[in-house]
Amino acid sequence: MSLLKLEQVTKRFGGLTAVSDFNLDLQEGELVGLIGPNGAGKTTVFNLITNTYYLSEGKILFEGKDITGLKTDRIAAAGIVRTFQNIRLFGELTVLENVLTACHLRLRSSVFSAVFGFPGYMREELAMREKARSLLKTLGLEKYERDQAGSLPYGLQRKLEIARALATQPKVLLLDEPAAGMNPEETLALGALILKIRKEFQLTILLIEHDMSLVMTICERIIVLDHGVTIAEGLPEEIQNNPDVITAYLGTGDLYA
Ligand SMILES: Nc1ncnc2c1ncn2[C@@H]1O[C@H](COP(=O)(O)OP(=O)(O)OP(=O)(O)O)[C@@H](O)[C@H]1O
Repeated sequence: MSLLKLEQVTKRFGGLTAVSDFNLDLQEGELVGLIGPNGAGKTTVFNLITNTYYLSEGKILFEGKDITGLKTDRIAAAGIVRTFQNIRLFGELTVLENVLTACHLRLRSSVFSAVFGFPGYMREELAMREKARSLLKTLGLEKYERDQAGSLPYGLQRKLEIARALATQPKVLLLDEPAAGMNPEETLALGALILKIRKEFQLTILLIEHDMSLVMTICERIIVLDHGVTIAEGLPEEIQNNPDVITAYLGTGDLYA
């Protein structure tokens, strides 16, 4: 089933066309890679899906419904959640508190019940703590629960970002360079983790990543952008040998740089 569909999406910033006539049909359960040299338009695609940027042209459908122009928080509540290239955690809060703040997006009880400590709210709070702890465990972060998020090494902060995204119970997870700053060993482990969470949480994933070994290993399908234009789309082995892709990357370095 088609879960997320982008139809002829274009984004212009003044005279610059950052994304041009972009199409995507993300099937339920897929893990698709979005790659391309620096400035190709990858993050802009995420910003368009989440309506951080409004579209210049085109249409976005989620579960068959037109979500073009829907407010960012409503898109998240509908089930499309992202992580950021530049980590966005509450550095002063603990690891557990960071996940709890994300869980609140799903909390049903009202502010009124929260203030007066009604039983329904207390129950939800307790269940939420349990859920947050279980998420930390899934991501191997349970022993850092009380640590300040900002004090964690970079690789663990990236995992915490993923935990926060999962806390909102997404259907589609948009991962923006989750391996940035990780060493090869951590990147390998991250690949296994992405596959594990996809299965466990029945996710559909769109992955922006510069680490080609990670992309080629875990993605079923890859889309390549260059200067905002889709220059190739296909299986990892097709992309690896595609002359247009190799040329696009040659301008900025080797595909596996
Ligand atoms: N808010 C903005 N205002 C003006 N130009 C922008 C804005 N956001 C992005 N751009 C431009 O759009 C183009 C695509 O940027 P984008 O960040 O989407 O690329 P990217 O493929 O994610 O690059 P990278 O791999 O370096 O993160 C770039 O030329 C960038 O400078």
